[in-house]
Amino acid sequence: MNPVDLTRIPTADPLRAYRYRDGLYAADLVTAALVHLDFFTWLAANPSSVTGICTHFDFAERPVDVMMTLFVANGFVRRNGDVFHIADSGLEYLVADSPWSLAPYYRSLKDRPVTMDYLKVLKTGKPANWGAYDEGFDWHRSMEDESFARQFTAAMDCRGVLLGPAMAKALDLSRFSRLLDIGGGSGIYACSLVANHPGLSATVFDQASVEKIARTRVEELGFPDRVDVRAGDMLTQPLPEGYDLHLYSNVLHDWDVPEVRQLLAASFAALKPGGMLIIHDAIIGPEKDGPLPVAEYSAMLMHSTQGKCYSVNEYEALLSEAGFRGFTFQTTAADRGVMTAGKP
Ligand SMILES: C[S@@+](CC[C@H](N)C(=O)[O-])C[C@H]1O[C@@H](n2cnc3c(N)ncnc32)[C@H](O)[C@@H]1O
Repeated sequence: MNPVDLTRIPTADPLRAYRYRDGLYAADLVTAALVHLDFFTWLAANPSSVTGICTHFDFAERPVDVMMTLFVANGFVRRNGDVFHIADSGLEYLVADSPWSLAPYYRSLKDRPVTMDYLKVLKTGKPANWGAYDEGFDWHRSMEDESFARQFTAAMDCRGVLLGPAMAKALDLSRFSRLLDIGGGSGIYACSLVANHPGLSATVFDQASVEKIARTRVEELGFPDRVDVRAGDMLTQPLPEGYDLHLYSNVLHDWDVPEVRQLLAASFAALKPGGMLIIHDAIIGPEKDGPLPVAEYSAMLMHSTQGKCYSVNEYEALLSEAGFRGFTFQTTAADRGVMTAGKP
């Protein structure tokens, strides 16, 4: 990997390059709904809530929630309270009996593998490849394998070289001294934070398959004296104590609500009083109507993990429930943002 100065932000706009990658699966979700389900024709006649949609199609809640956020963000559908109604562009371009319907145009794409996956994910609520161990592992099982972990961690690391410093520069951490970076991957975010905040040292906490990869990368980045690496399982072991700062960067979005609840409760228990929790992620706005690039990325996470991009309000509710108080949110770079919450 390349040497890099984590106090520097590149000068060119990253959005086009990041958005192709993050939004890659969204068109497959639209195709699945439009061509395989004739969903928009049904919704035009049956304005419905997430629960109503799940009942009618026998779908699971998490993927339907992600799908509807994507359709609202695109302006195909509008949300009125809990109920979704077809909007003008949905009515004119996506409903079967409209003279401008594009369903036949999308039909030639209907057998794309990811389009077909979405039909399964909507039904089961499980990520694609869940349980299909003869064809390939789901993402969490795959991460236990060291060579997959190496490849995946390198992918997370390269986007973090921009996102980590952007997050670090957005935060005032002068009150804090010890950071636990939970599910910290290569350590790029822990290193970015210590590079920009001289009073901070950090521990990268991740599963055993990632430990060696993180140690090598932390050395390469030049922070072995201020960032150590510790292997452990955040879901089956208590989190290590003695830290006044916790970071979940792109971690909670991999999990469904019960695991997010569990992780936030574990953080609340382990953080020092007066400590702070940081969530760095792609975060949906409070009205769940965008930003569109985040709704598109959420479609990818819904396909491949047990999670999604949560909204600011969903995070605030979960953080409150765990005992956290005093929330902040700000955008950082490339459609990402950072939330903080205090432990009283
Ligand atoms: C999407 S990656 C994010 C990595 C890094 N924080 C980032 O922002 O790029 C999720 C990380 O969570 C780690 N992880 C998943 N399950 C875990 C567990 N049970 N205990 C500890 N780490 C876990 C993975 O190994 C992976 O490094």
